[in-house]
Amino acid sequence: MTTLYEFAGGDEALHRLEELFYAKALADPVLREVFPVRQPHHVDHLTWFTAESFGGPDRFSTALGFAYLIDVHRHLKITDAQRERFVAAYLEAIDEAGLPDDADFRAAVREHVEFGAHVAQQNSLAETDADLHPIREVPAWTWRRQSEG
Ligand code: HEM
Repeated sequence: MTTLYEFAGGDEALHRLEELFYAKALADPVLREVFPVRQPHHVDHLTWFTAESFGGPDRFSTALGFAYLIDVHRHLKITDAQRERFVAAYLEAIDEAGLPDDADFRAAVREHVEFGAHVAQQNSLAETDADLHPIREVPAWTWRRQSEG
């Protein structure tokens, strides 16, 4: 059973991906509205989150916890244009980071970021706790090859 984490190339590859993505977000005219300045821990925390979701170490949950992720997006009021640009920049970064060019892998990563961006947007717009997306833990993302064993 190969996890998405292993197939991607582990921490080193995911860190490269998140750094490339974050550099794009900081330079992007649409995303700059929400990412005006570089936050020193953003790349590491994104790497931890992605690694855990893809079947790697559970550092995000043990060091930060899912409630942290809800808090950082709360009240950002993410627009559809920002969410779409976030996903597009992430997909570009996957190419630039040289992650495996495998159709099943790419589909799983795309679904992961589309889902995450949807959750982040919903939580960013929530007026009350009842408006938050119901997810309360890092999603364990799997892919076809993993289910097939
Ligand atoms: C797969 C989707 C997403 C994931 C996994 C994710 C993950 C994270 C994480 C881990 C942090 C904390 C960073 C830190 O501790 O410094 C964070 C912060 C933040 N996220 Fe997201 N996020 C997602 C989607 C989005 C979207 C769609 C937007 C807006 C377009 C957004 C905007 C922000 C902002 C503004 C912050 C706080 C300020 C900053 O660190 O620059 N996020 N996100």
